[in-house]
Amino acid sequence: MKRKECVKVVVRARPLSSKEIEEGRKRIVEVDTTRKEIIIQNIKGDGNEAQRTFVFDEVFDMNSQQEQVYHNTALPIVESVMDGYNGTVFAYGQTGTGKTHTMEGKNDPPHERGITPRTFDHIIKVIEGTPNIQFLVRCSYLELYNEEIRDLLSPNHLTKLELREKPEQGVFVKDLSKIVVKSVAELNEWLKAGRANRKVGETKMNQESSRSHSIFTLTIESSEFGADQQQHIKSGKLNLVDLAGSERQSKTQAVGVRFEEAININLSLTTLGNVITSLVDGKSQHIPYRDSKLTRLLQDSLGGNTKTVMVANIGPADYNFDETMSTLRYASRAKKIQNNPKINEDPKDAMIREFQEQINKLKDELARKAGGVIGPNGQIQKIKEQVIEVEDDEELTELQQKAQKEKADLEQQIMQQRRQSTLQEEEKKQLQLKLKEKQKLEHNLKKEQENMHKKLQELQEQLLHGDKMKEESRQKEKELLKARMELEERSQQARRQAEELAKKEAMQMEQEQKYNSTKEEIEAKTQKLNNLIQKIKELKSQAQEQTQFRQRQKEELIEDNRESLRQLNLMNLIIEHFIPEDEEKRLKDKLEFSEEQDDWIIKEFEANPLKKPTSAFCFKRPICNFSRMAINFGDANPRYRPENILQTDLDLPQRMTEDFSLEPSQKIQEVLNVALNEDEEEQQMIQNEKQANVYIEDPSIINKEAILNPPSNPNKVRLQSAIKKNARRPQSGFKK
Ligand SMILES: Nc1ncnc2c1ncn2[C@@H]1O[C@H](COP(=O)(O)OP(=O)(O)OP(=O)(O)O)[C@@H](O)[C@H]1O
Repeated sequence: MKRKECVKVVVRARPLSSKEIEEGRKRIVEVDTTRKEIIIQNIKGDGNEAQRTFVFDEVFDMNSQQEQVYHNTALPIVESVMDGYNGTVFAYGQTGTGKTHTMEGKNDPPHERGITPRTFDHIIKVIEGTPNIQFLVRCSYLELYNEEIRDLLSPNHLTKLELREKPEQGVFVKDLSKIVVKSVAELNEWLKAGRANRKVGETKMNQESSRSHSIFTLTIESSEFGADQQQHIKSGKLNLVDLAGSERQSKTQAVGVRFEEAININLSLTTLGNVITSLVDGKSQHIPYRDSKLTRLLQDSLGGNTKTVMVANIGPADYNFDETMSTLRYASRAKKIQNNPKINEDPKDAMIREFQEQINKLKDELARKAGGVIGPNGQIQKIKEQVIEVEDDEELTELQQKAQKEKADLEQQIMQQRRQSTLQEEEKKQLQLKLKEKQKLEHNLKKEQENMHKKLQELQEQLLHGDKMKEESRQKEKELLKARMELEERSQQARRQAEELAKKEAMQMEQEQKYNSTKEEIEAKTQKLNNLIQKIKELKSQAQEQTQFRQRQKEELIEDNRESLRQLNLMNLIIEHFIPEDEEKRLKDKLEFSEEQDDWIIKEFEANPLKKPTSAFCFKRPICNFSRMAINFGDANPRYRPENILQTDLDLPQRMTEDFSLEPSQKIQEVLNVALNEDEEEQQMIQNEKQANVYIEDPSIINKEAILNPPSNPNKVRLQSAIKKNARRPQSGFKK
């Protein structure tokens, strides 16, 4: 039978940070852990209502330990996931209030580890304590940044992924990596690797602020042989969600990229708020899940078939009053969301079934090769005179022994034949060949079996099961947990009953009140009236607060809208002035609006850019601009080239010079010689002059070398060699 249950909401208040203490901020939040209440001083009220009180399923004060938070929030959900339910734990709150601290915490010291790493320990511990059930654990990790989904465990973690929906599967992310994991260490490694890919940045409110929403998902499939001798598969999915912080631009002073991030964060959180409101007011026909990717991803967790716990994180300082109130209201509303959790039994897409089928196939193959059959329990059985169960390794040895015996027999035969010397050479050769073939076959068989064993072992290793020793302690732990949860449930019930009793007593007292005199009656009634007036004032102030909050939200949205409009105008201006009209049209034709993604996308490029476009019957094949240009340049047969700038050769400017290819005439040669001689004489004169100056300055230096070997004229040498070579300039122009 389906049982409805409400989203569990817990609130955690962090301590004042050292910065807040330095700045002399006042603490305005009180946490009453026995009554499970958060009391916040109304520093903005009109004085009628000094404080506001909110009651939740669980509250944690600034001294709360990570272990305590895990035990009272995530642990019951993790237990349910192991039983085949879907579960979600998500942290919500203003930026810098401790969402990441609650979900992930720190690895060092170990007691600072948050919900996610503690969940890993717990899951593997449960598996180890359940020997009769096979488990398959897979993990995935995604982030939602600026309304784009990215796979944090993929080497291409910047690639955008798409959201898809199928009736039997619900909403899912296409191509998201799902990694099979076998140990706590592996899970921690993947968490670390994914975290390194996550978008974080510094804001005024938090040095290491998560700028994206992140979801770490664990899928746990289990397979068990029931009393009916049938295999039963269950599959539970656990989402561990760390939302980006809700924030006000004015406070975070976000600009540029941070501003755009903030707009997207706020937009998705506003949609989340709208979804929560629509779910709890009961009147809405339409729940706006499709308004943001975040709400689509959390669709099953809010009003779906999932067990959900929301951890609302708040700051205790006075300057965060508005945000803390907003978080508390949000959380209060979320308490009323009802879900319909159910066990996922025998899911069609269970991976564990595929694994088991592969394992059985391999075992079957191995058994066949060894001349046996596969038993009903999946073990290889070998048939001799009677059915004997044989271990895989034993079979291998037996096979090897058999092969060896055959080899020895053959060798003996050869020896015998040699001894007798009656066999002809040909037969001998044939026997040797046969032996070689047999050896080869043997070797291949051995190799094949080794490979199959390896594969079998690999597959079996992926499936996890526990050992008997740990089962007992696990059972005890489970009982303890059950008792603790029952106790918790009872104490909550007692608290609710006490509250109701107190209310009833107050009403009874009012009714039973007898008045001794008119004066007394007037006094009592005046008191009652005053109480009622006080209550009205309280309600009015609450309504006023709500209106103010809505007004603020509206103003922020208008401001966001204005900024987006500014950006849009800028883009339009750029398009209008810098992009030609036909180009704009061409680009627009390449885009289309995807209803599924609720965004513009580039149409899939169907044509093969390297294939010639086909011509219509009786028409000429279309010619691209490039070919047209080539024809203008005199190319009679221009090849087709795609309109891809990367594959197009550059157009070089038209050549204005000619190659000098003739030998100079006799006359020119003479003129050149005269010119060069004159030049040489001039050079010689300059040289002599320089030399004379050197002697005048220092007559002791006489460079005999210089006088004996005057330097040759470099210009002459260069020109002559140029003429001799009749050098050609490199060709330039249109390249075919
Ligand atoms: N309960 C707590 N006890 C001690 N320190 C805490 C607690 N909660 C948060 N902090 C500290 O406050 C700082 C901000 O916390 P954290 O980064 O977890 O906030 P956040 O809500 O995830 O912020 P954002 O939304 O910007 O990512 C961190 O230095 C963290 O260690």
